[in-house]
Amino acid sequence: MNSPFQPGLENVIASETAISYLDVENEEIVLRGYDLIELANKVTYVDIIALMLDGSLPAEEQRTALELKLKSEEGLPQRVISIMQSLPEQTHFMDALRTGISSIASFDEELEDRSPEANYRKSIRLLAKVPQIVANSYHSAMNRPLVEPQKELSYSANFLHMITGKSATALEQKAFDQSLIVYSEHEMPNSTFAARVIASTQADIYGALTGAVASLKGTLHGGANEAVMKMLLEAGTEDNMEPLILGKLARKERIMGFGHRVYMKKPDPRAMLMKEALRELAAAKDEDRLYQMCVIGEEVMKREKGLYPNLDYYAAPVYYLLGIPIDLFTPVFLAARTVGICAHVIEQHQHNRLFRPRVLYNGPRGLHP
Ligand SMILES: CC(=O)SCCNC(=O)CCNC(=O)[C@H](O)C(C)(C)COP(=O)(O)OP(=O)(O)OC[C@H]1O[C@@H](n2cnc3c(N)ncnc32)[C@H](O)[C@@H]1OP(=O)(O)O
Ligand SMILES: O=C([O-])CC(=O)C(=O)O
Repeated sequence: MNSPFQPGLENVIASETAISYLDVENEEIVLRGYDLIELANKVTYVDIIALMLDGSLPAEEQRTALELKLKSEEGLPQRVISIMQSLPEQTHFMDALRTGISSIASFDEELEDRSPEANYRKSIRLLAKVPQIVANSYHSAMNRPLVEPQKELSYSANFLHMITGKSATALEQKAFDQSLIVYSEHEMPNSTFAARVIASTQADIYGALTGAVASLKGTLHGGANEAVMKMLLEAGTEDNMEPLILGKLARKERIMGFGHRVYMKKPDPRAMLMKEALRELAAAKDEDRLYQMCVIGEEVMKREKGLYPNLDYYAAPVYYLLGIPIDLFTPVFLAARTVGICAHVIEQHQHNRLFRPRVLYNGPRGLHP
């Protein structure tokens, strides 16, 4: 017992993985050997599903086969829909998603099979169903009719359509698909670690993903994207952005969407990609004000704290301009991350050793009842 205690496990290597790596020095997010930003500029989210789960980018035929496989697994059991509809009105949409994912587990006949092949099939099922849970948890809460997937649309276009009910422009589709790609996988964030810890007991993939949803809800992690949008709406104008942030900093509040355990004082490459998507969308929608507000916030935080925006800072206004309800920003993040988490669970089950760390005990000793 002589390894040093690192609060928050900062810089501790917790796993060996062939899935992804944050090369902070070279400002590269490596996904199975590729640069995530280059992937986001050149391929689609379905290609990322293949890369994550099959290990390589698909050829045309493989992509078509994967798209068909995903479509064939769409649809939610009626009893899962009933469970979701019976949740109280005030249910947080991440809690609804957690419940939805947890409840579909019981309908999967392969639940207890942890082989890579069965885990792959379950991952495809999850990827087909999670967007439907996300969209329909919202429609159900709004007392609107539930939506069915549109078979003729691509994976991401269908997901966006199920949420907004509108046909997206090519620019909107590109921005959404790119957002799913940059959210798809990010090495060992808290949610992925949670999933791997759960999977390391030989628990099933649904349980591991359910735990990851609970983790991602927190505002220090995925929940930040919703908090960012609320801050931008609170500011409302370019002129209010600086005083709002300065006021929060003076009160020692954290500014959502800034800072990162691994990047900390370096830019998050994904945020810069989403910044460009926001600039394009804002220009097309005559919403330059929103883009300028974000730029001002970025400049103030750099000047005041030396902190850079993380992905959530620029993904939030992109989702807002795409017409996604703020309450669904974090569930959409989870839907995009499902593929990364599934890849990690599959890898954990293949090369497993139970996670069981130790503590630095600082409580009393020698007491007697
Ligand atoms: C996609 C994602 O999940 S990305 C993360 C999304 N989360 C957020 O955007 C929430 C806001 N950010 C934060 O709270 C943090 O930067 C985290 C949680 C992401 C990383 O936290 P940690 O690595 O534990 O850093 P820690 O909390 O120790 O902060 C280090 C210092 O930077 C400051 N700091 C870090 N982030 C922020 C922030 N967003 N606003 C103000 N100050 C900040 C801390 O106050 C602390 O200052 P101090 O040393 O003077 O006390
Ligand atoms: O890596 C992290 O700790 C958080 C993050 O940016 C992500 O999960 O995308």
